[in-house]
Amino acid sequence: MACSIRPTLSSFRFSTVASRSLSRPFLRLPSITTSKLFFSSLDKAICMCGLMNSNCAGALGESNRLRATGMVRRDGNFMRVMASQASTAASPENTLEWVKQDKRRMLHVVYRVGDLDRTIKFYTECLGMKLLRKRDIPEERYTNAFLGYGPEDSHFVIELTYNYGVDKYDIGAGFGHFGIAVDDVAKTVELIRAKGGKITREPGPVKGGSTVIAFIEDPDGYKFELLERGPTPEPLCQVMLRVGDLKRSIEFYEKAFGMELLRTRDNPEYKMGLYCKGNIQCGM
Ligand SMILES: C[C@@H](O)C(=O)SC[C@H](NC(=O)CC[C@H](N)C(=O)O)C(=O)NCC(=O)O
Ligand SMILES: [Zn+2]
Repeated sequence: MACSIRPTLSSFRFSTVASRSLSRPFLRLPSITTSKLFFSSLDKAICMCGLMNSNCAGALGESNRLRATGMVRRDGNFMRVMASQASTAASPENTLEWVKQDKRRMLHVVYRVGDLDRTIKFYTECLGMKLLRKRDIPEERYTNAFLGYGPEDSHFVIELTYNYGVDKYDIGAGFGHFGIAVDDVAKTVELIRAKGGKITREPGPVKGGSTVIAFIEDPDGYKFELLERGPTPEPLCQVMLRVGDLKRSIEFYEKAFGMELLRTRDNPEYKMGLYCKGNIQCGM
């Protein structure tokens, strides 16, 4: 059924704010978190992006967590961000400098759903998110629900929008997926399957890489990638969008959002190049 509101990519909005002084000290290490913008280009127009955001946490505990991901290794007094296969990573030195200088962070991503309670149930029971708050604006005929893995003043969160009377949307080909870091992809997939969730790609190493991933769909058809990683304070770690011109997008995110290209991951055999950008380097 054609939807009355067609959410284009613009329906995925990111709000950013210069972060106020955070209650927690800046990490001495690359900030762990958070969500990332990855750009990937496939032939004509497919891109994946996840935006880093600054999210500082206590240092030592996080450094152990970072090391648990295998992406960061102790090197003398430094932790070295390891480049994953077929990818390059920014050096830890310029990451630390960047963390000190840049205080912006991404707040939330907004998208429309056809049944708020159905989505809240799925995100809380299957993905382990918490419902942080709801806001109903009857005069504008819409309701928001905010969900995530921690409070909004320190975590990147999802802002769901329900427009009264609209029960379905075309998601469009521009949106790729959200990435959720979990410690056991297979176990999470079985939980979701048992609750009637849709698994669109069974657990296994990502094509062209080694990270164990799986793909699932939420009740509206939005895709979530489950990535097997060590413990992290910010499991909501990626938003994948597809763009038509990788270089143009990278330049825009650098100039408009002050982001830096953090790493690249090319899979020529799959005709895709993937770039990770953000305003704070992540130790992922
Ligand atoms: C880095 C990790 O978070 C990824 O998301 S890579 C996953 C990989 N992505 C692509 O292939 C992007 C191009 C694709 N044509 C698209 O438009 O989505 C992926 O989806 N691999 C599939 C697999 O089974 O490994
Ligand atoms: Zn991904």
